[in-house]
Amino acid sequence: MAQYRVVSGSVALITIQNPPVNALRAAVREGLFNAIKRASSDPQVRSVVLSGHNGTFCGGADIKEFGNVSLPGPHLVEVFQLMEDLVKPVVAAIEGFALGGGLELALACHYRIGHSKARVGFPEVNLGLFPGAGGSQRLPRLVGVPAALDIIITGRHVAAGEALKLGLLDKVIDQNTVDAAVTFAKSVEGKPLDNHRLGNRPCPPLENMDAFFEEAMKRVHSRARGAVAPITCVQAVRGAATLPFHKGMELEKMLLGTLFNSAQAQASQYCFFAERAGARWSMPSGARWDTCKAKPIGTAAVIGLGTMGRGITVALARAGLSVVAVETQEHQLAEAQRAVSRMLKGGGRVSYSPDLQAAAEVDLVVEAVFEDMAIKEKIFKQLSEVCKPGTLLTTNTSTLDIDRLASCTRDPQLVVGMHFFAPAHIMRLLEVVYGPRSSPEAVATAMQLGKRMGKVSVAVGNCTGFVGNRMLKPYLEQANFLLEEGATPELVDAALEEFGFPMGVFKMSDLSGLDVGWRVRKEEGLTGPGVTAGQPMRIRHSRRYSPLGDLMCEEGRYGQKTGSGWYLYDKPGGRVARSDPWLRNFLEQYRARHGLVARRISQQEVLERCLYALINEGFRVLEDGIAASPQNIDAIYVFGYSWPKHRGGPMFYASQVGLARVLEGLNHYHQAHPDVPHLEPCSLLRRLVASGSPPIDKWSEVVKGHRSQL
Ligand SMILES: CC/C=C/CC(=O)SCCNC(=O)CCNC(=O)[C@H](O)C(C)(C)COP(=O)(O)OP(=O)(O)OC[C@H]1O[C@@H](n2cnc3c(N)ncnc32)[C@H](O)[C@@H]1OP(=O)(O)O
Repeated sequence: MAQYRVVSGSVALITIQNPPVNALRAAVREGLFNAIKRASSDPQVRSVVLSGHNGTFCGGADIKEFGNVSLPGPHLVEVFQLMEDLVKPVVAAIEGFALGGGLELALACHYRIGHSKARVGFPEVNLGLFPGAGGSQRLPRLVGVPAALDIIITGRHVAAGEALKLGLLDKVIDQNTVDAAVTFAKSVEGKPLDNHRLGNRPCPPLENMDAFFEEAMKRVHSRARGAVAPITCVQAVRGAATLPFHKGMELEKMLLGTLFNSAQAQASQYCFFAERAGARWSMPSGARWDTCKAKPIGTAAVIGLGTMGRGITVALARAGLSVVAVETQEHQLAEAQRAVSRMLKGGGRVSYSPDLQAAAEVDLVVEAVFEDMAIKEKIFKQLSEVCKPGTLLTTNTSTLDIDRLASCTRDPQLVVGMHFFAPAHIMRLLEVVYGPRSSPEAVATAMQLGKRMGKVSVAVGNCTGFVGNRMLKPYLEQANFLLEEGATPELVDAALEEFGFPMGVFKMSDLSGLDVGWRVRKEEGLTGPGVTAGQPMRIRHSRRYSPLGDLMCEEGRYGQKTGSGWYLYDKPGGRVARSDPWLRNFLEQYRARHGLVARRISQQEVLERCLYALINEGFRVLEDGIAASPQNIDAIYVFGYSWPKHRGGPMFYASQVGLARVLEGLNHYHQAHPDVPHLEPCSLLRRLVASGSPPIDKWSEVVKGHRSQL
């Protein structure tokens, strides 16, 4: 786990060996502890170089160990202190990553040499933690309080060049890092080390310290959306700035104690693994990530250059593909060309054409025209004729039937959905949707392309709305029902924002455009002139229906783009939402017209109705085999719908709330609203509760048992 050998006559070279990222699990900590002791007592050794096996210094503590109540083996703090106290110089040779505990380890060394491609950082905040093994106390002493706080709070990876400028690295080199570190170690043998022990150093003084930390705390509170870890980062760094090292370490220990087993830390760490779980996809046919090979993709075409098409073009070009961007409307094409060039800052290989024929030779097509089945069908038919044999045909539809599009083509096995999220070049999520006839190779190719674009890709089955939008529907529906019953958009949004969403459901709808859902509802036959005539306004297919969104669109209120929606904006395209007296009036009249009496609605009811309805649909998605695991659903929600990471995604949140409580809540609301089927607890949830509410990683056993009975 920590290899020890003496090189160059006097240098103990200690190499951490724990692939793939040399995480500091118990055996590694033990190995390091023993190796340092050995170097200390080895009379031949006059200096030490610490490195990581296989080009990675160290990815930090082993996150898989965190569930254990008491971690086995020596504690990191103990190992690092032993290293810092060594009377022989210790040099960290940093290749690849030094993250979290890996950077704390490097900070306990007396010198740090990095490869020019190395990256260092403290990503703990993303795991609901902060650098709690001395990092919060040593880093400010090395690079000063402002730089340290920025690195700790953002969790960002710092490139070697910047780290050198900050003084975090002593030297950056392009050659073999270990060789350079050994040469350097020999050059400092016997030299005094006191100033290189960060625990001995005071923090560089900071003017207006109180004001600095007050401002930092204010900023963090406004951005953290209820997450505790960022606040703790500020408290710990303040400790470094104001306390002697040993007192700062005590504060750090106390703060870490409050976070380590917290619900937020567990949720954030669950998200770390859920993000990676999508890569191990499988299909109901048994096809899997490790048995299917992706086709090589070098060229792609994007059809339709609205907002989504432009973002997709940028994402593909940034992944190194040569892209043909096709848009039949000339003015839109010219505008898109300007926008894409701006986003790519002159880089990328993109050509533009008004003609579908330009897609003839590409390896893959992403269709991104607006949500109209008839238009999409026509395009798929044309593409099937125009493109060379073997071209993968994908669609960015957010709800429509992939299999229907596949049936318009010669090779339905080559058709899959690639559902991007706006803005497509920024949002991390990609839903890869397979239909009953999509080939495993097509799925493997889309998943591989997602990885190249840096996306969190999740393979899902074909149904209306797939996973994300299918679950969103009951959530939106509940929000509208709550307005009918007496809530305001402000009340509903405040509850959801307090929960941790960056914006509530009504602000989100205004941003994405109310007309998008209106078009989908027309397509589904829920609204439109031919549909509403002679039907009660608030019932569709014998279920409760809220026409509020349709009425808003009929008034021309599409959201931000028209300057008004659920809120008022200062101009079309304005961003700042203000309460709209018109809407209050409109809701009052609507309620009066339909004999609805407004009642007081609590934030708790808002949360339970909106979130439990969404979660309930998540269980149905699992039950139907549309998502392979709760982890996949949670990754979709965290990376595509801004579900707060510190709440772990909807399915993990349900497990934290308690499945029995979610079931009880749904039963309660369904009794009150029997005409809302989305509130009726689904059978998988009932079965899970009946099976004693197993932990989330055991749900699949109940799902399997459940499916075999269908
Ligand atoms: C006292 C408590 C103190 C805590 C301090 C800490 O150190 S907390 C941990 C801080 N470190 C991190 O947060 C780093 C997490 N890892 C990463 O960001 C990335 O893995 C990477 C190091 C940048 C490498 O990225 P890359 O894309 O190359 O690989 P993967 O992310 O796919 O990872 C490969 C597999 O390794 C697993 N893994 C990575 N880091 C850890 C870790 N610290 N502990 C345990 N396991 C880790 C990862 O899950 C992958 O395995 P899968 O089986 O595919 O999931």
